[in-house]
Amino acid sequence: MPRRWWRELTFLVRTAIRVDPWRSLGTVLEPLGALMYPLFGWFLGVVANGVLEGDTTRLVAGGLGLLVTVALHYVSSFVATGIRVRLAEQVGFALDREIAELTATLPGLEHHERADYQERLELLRQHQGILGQALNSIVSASTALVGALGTGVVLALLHPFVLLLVLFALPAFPIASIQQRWQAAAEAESAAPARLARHLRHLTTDREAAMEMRVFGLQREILSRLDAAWATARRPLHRATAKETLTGTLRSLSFAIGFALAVGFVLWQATRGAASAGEVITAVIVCQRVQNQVLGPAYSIAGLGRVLRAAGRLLWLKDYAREVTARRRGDQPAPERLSDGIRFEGVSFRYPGTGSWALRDVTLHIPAGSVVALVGENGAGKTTLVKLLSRMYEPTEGRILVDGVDLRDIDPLAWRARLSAAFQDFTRFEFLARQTVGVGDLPRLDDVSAVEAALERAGATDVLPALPTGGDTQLGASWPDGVDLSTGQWQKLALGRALMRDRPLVVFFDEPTASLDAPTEHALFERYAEASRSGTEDGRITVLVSHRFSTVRSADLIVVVDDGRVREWGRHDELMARSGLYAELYSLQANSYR
Ligand SMILES: Nc1ncnc2c1ncn2[C@@H]1O[C@H](COP(=O)(O)OP(=O)(O)OP(=O)(O)O)[C@@H](O)[C@H]1O
Repeated sequence: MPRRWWRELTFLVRTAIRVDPWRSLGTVLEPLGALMYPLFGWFLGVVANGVLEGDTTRLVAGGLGLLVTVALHYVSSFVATGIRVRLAEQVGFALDREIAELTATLPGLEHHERADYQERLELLRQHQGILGQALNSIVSASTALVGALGTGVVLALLHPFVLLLVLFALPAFPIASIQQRWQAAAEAESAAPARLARHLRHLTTDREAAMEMRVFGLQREILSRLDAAWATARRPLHRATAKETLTGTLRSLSFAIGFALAVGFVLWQATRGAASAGEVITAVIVCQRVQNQVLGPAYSIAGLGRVLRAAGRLLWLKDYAREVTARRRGDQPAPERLSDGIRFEGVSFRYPGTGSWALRDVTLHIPAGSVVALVGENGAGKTTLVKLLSRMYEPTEGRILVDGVDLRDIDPLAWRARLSAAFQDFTRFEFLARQTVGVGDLPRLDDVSAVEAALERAGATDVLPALPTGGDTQLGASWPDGVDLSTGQWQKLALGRALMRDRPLVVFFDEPTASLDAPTEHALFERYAEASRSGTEDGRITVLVSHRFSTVRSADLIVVVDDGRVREWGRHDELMARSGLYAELYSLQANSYR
């Protein structure tokens, strides 16, 4: 057994024991119950011989044996099934919970943004249910193995020659393992198109997409792409199933030949007086089960392969989480306040798994207490700078210094606790309206006055009073008494959330006001920047990403990003005087408003 399988198997067993040790112990009842069938066949033979020979002692002993085996079989399967079902449910939930915790607490974004990791996570999500069945597979594999062992002993006792029947059933093992490999390859091949199919199906039911789907008349196009993606996803699975059916049929035919030979041999022995009638009965009863007794372990082990693959993916996620967490080392606390500010020193960055530079050789000083605006065309690298500053990723080359300390050396959780942010793709937390804002500073989740103050700063005091029960209104139309908000209202709450924390060192506004009109956005940031500069001694830095130059022009520092490089930086007047890229972009926008 490869080491990997052993690790996966012990992980599942350990999880079961951790979740419920007594029920885990109870699962051994089922394999013990599996011994009852071959014993039943044996006692049946004893009873038959007792009847034929008029031997009351054998008759009674055989009868008692039958009674005990039947009783134990039913009791053990009844009790053990109850135990197994309950334990499987508990283990399934424990593993689901573990996956949720691992994905939610991973320190970076790589697992969401890298196609190869996405694929693994998708497979894990798809097969998450299988993990709940893990215990079933392990127990049924052990049950089948114990049953097969019992059958083997009874066959050998009948006549060693009859044991050869097992040879005819043994191809089940390689066949099951080949079939399992076909299945695994088919699953891997269908993962990408299946993900595409799910995405397309989501588009047909998604409320957000509904408008554009109708305006552009995309329904037929999306449906036909869905059909194509679905067919592509199913094709490898169907091919694998067809091959499995064919090999399964050949395997059964070969066993039928073995069965005929084994039973024929015992009958021949009987005609020679070398086998009793009871042995003939035992042979027929036990031999006809050999195929199932071997198929059982073969397929349970193959089924276990599926479970182990799913467990392997979970272990991959655990290893990955451990590795990422170790890589994101740093045990220094976040600074209490900023005095020098943040320095980029020769920072270059390539998204993992890609070949091109998203940022190249960025050297820049953002002074403490400043409002810095990042401008540049789409794809220039502005959001990437924000991701590096918030430690979603580490620079590929160079370093970022926070008051002279390498950001890598600062504990990521401590650093994040001193950040705040509002993004263009803000999250619609469907909680009570005030909590949707309050989550911006968890310790003050239910602090109504803190929420009101944050909304005041965000210029969003009009949102809560307009709701049926104010801040206590459940958001999200799919919940009882839940209401939905306009995009602008959602965005205002997201802004409020970004302004909840009392003493952030860095606040990011990455185009969070796209749904607000330009003058409102301008007024909001003027007010915010004013308060931020005068009201804090923490040296707070505000990083603003905006395409609106009317908002950008009042920043203390404007950084022009172009094709991953910082082309120029300075105040608005300085940059205009240079007549460079900024001046060109600014004039273009100013002219378009005329
Ligand atoms: N997760 C990712 N994986 C690989 N490449 C990425 C990823 N995110 C962004 N990129 C690439 O990095 C470059 C910079 O992207 P970034 O999102 O930083 O641009 P931006 O200036 O914020 O653009 P926009 O104004 O459109 O938001 C682009 O070429 C983009 O394609």
